[in-house]
Amino acid sequence: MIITENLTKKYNGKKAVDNLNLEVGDGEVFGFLGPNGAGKSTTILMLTGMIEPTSGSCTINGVNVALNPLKGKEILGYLPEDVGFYKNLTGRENLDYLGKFYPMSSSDREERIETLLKSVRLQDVPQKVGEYSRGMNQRLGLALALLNDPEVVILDEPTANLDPEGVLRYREIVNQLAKEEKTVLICSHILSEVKAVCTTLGIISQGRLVARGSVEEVENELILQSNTSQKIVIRSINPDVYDFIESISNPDILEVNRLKNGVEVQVKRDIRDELAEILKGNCSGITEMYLERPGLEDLFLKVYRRE
Ligand SMILES: Nc1ncnc2c1ncn2[C@@H]1O[C@H](COP(=O)(O)OP(=O)(O)OP(=O)(O)O)[C@@H](O)[C@H]1O
Repeated sequence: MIITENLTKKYNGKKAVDNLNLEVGDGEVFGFLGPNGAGKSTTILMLTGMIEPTSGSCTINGVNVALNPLKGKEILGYLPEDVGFYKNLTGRENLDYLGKFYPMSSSDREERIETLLKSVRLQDVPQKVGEYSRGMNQRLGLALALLNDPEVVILDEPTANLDPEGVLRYREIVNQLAKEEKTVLICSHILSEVKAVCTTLGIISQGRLVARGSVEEVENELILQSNTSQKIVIRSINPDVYDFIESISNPDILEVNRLKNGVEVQVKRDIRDELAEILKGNCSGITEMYLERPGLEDLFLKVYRRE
């Protein structure tokens, strides 16, 4: 579990991370999002014990990483955006060498390395890492991050260089980590990818956490912040549906437009349940009702384009 309490980092007196209170639980796959310069990398550097907070704290499974960075490293797996390896060694040799820093018997290490190389599709690659493509390097980085079977895993832009097959493998690995009740924090700008694997999302902006929750909850928050309207489309074989919806007095309804076979209702929030309840006893012939609203990417752009 990751907990940050009033976590703050100042660079030259300017706050890069500002009183961040975050909790990511066991089995949670948390997508950490934010525009450029929002404070994601600074937060990750503090979580991984690489820089010290100016004030506040962060604990990984109860370990204060600033006070005990070595213990933190034992329970944490970290894939940085640019992972560096020994270029004149093969992937297997790199993992074997770096794995010696973990408390693991050599036979356990060997077994773990083979399992991980297989899951990132590098088990039959004889080349030295200096001859790897960027995607291969990133896949090896994922294997390294998981080498010590960590309880908490932090992945920074894990899919940036992966091909579609690599992305599928990566998703399987993340899903498996969640099944094992590990805590996973993923930092990425590829929002569709974040949506595909994350159970919860958090958005940081100007060093502060401005939204947190399920994908739907975060989308709702962004809809509010961007003042975006959404629409409920009601398909009906009964032409009276337009007059009926027009007659409803509800402050969340902004506009009602007639469609060929139904109506389109501009709303401030999703009021489908309320509409269904009212329509049930009063208007027959409804065949379909659905919500149309911008996706996470569009909403994100709307809110953060100006930053
Ligand atoms: N070493 C540093 N010295 C001074 N300022 C820094 C340093 N590192 C980051 N900053 C500043 O702190 C703020 C947060 O930067 P950070 O790199 O954490 O953002 P980010 O969310 O990771 O951005 P990106 O998406 O571009 O990677 C920015 O204003 C940045 O200019």
